[in-house]
Amino acid sequence: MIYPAHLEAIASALAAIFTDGAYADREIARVLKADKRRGSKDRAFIAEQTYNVVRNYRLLRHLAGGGKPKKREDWWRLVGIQLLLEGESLPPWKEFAGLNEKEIQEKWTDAQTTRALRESIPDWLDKVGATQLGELWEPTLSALNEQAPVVLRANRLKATPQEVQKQLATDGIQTEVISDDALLVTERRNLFRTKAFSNGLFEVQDFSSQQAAPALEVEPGHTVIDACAGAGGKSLHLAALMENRGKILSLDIHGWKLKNLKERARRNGVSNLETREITSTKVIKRLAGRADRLLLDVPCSGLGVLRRNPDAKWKLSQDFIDRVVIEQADILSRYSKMVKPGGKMVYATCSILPQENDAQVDAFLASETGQSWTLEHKQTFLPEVDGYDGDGFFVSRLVNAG
Ligand SMILES: C[S@@+](CC[C@H](N)C(=O)[O-])C[C@H]1O[C@@H](n2cnc3c(N)ncnc32)[C@H](O)[C@@H]1O
Repeated sequence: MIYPAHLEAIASALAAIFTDGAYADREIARVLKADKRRGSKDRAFIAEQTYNVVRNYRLLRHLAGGGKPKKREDWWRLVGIQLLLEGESLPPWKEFAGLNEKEIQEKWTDAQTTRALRESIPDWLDKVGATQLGELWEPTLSALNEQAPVVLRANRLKATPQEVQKQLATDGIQTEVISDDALLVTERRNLFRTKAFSNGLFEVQDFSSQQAAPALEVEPGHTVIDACAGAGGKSLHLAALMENRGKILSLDIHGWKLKNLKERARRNGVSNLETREITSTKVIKRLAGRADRLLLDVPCSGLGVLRRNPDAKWKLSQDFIDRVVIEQADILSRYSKMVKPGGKMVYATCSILPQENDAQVDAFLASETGQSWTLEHKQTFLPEVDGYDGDGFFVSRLVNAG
């Protein structure tokens, strides 16, 4: 059942995302918070339909006649078209008057022959993907338009995946254990309100992202630096792999993210982790030769996680990609000096572009700083290629001969 209040909430979120540049996840959280009386089904409908319109924005605009949505009614129409494409019948509301289902279906059929329109992506980005990924671009792009699965990582400091599964089941949340650490949520509910979450038994982390920490081959007792730690998804995983022994130093240029990490570390029962904000280049220089292991989970285009952040399609620019590529090369060159002779580093991104991945590693190895380094392992994860259902991700491990 569709209610006008749902459409009002979705239209308000869409206007903020596209007109004011708000982040989709935060905006959806805001509109859901504004009316707490809604049940879980209504909340899910609002969140899903907002994401669907963000994902299909270009296609929906084309089907609506092409103009840039400005008024409340324009957003309502886009949602209406999205619902029609999903096979829903529309209520006879004035906002939907004039939406001709047959005409829309015909236009949709025509649009199927143009990839960038069908997959709803800017032309420039479609070109970048096709140039860099060749024939893998099309299936990847199509998979990036799907809804992302929710995957959890059991916090091994506190629980096995089977124990997490059992606890979540008491809250009516069904999961499937899909690896030694990971669980797939098969029925969506609010995970953050569960006892298992507040007790630090699990973190929400995609299966691909769960491959970064193990790739670093940490051991209990190591000194490990997570240099782009953010809110620390991977620092927490490293702590679990190190059984809370040795030392993890989590760095980032944003202190507020590290604050968040500290809170998560407490919840996770992590006791071997320290955070430090990178306030100048000296912070890195002073750590020269200190680390047994270094994780560089660098800033990137985020093209591998478009399923989770579909608004990035409309916010990314060629200029941003060019700048982030320069930043990645700079981070590799300066931060790698923190690794001891004989130590290892993992360079990882949530991008699928070779320019940010293999090419960065190759350029580093060919550089003067890279002369003492060799590549031990690398892997690109592409969603839906060979049936893989994780996010797009890249992991490489390099060793420093010293
Ligand atoms: C891909 S995110 C890291 C995500 C995090 N590792 C996790 O697992 O949750 C990249 C992080 O790099 C940080 N960053 C950007 N430029 C940086 C720099 N020059 N040095 C260190 N961190 C940087 C960003 O603030 C961001 O938190």
